[in-house]
Amino acid sequence: MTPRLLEIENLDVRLTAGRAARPILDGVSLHVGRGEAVGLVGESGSGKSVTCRSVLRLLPEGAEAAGSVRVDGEDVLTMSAARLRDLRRNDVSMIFQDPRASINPLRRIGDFVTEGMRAGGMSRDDALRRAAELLESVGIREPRAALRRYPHEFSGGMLQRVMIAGALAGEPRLLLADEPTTALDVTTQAEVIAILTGLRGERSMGLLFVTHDLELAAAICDRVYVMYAGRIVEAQTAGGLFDRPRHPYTSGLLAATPRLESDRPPRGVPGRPVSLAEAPAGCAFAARCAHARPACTRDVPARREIDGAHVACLRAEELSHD
Ligand SMILES: Nc1ncnc2c1ncn2[C@@H]1O[C@H](COP(=O)(O)OP(=O)(O)OP(=O)(O)O)[C@@H](O)[C@H]1O
Repeated sequence: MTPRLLEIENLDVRLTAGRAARPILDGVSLHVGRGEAVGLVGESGSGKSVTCRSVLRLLPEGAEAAGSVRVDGEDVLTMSAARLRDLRRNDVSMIFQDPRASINPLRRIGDFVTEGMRAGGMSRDDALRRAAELLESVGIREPRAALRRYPHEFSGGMLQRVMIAGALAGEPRLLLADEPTTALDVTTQAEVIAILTGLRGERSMGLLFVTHDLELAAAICDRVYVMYAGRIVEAQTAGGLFDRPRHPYTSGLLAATPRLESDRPPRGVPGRPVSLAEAPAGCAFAARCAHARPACTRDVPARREIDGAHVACLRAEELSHD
């Protein structure tokens, strides 16, 4: 059987250093197929970024990981440093929330976009030609002139397009996007999303899209994973999530999203999210859950399949969240 493009299995991440020692992720499993768009959704601190960054072995300082993170069958957590460099350059790319924080303001756009290609041995002229094509493919007009400009000459939205062009330079099979539109205004957000979904289709590139916005994830992804306190609590097709969310947390997130056609205020998920380190015994969501029973605070519910959905809630079979 051909291995999946991305397969994370039972990933535990914990900080080990002294007083800061604490768990961050507990048994995270997810996969992304070739050309598939997959969302990873949850409130702040749930562990989305740590999960996403683990695919490039970018773990927090002093963190230890157990489990496996395989890209096309190769375990990223145990591969050699040389292979990891190669993987980051050619196979998996990442874009971040704030493009300004991840680009050197003193270097021209052209240097940024051509960096990986030059390091891979491409001539300067070829790399610049290719960089201009890439900028054009993300909707930057006069790409040759843009290559000579500096980051401060671009708006946030334009700079995120440049980041996407840079991420595509190695022709990755998988693109990791960590809240790529959160820092942008709504119109620009929509444009960047359109570029990402267009590129995914054209290049049949896998996409792992990290966001706190469940509705956005469901709109652009084939499948969505919902995270709470360092664990995956639900995984479903995007359509399935809308039609029939199975975990009370997922239902809460859907209800929390303000809808244009409704003038009712969003209900939201009551209470405050917890991190895995703060999570009490049993289901970490129990304290905020209207459906919790004493049994919910005993054991962490196992993730199981119900009609194609994967859900970690003790009461999933009996509850209907319509
Ligand atoms: N570099 C780090 N050093 C120490 N702890 C970290 C580091 N990065 C993340 N953590 C901890 O890991 C947990 C998960 O963080 P993570 O950034 O993955 O959450 P998130 O769901 O992406 O949230 P956000 O939407 O706020 O980015 C948090 O409790 C956070 O404090």
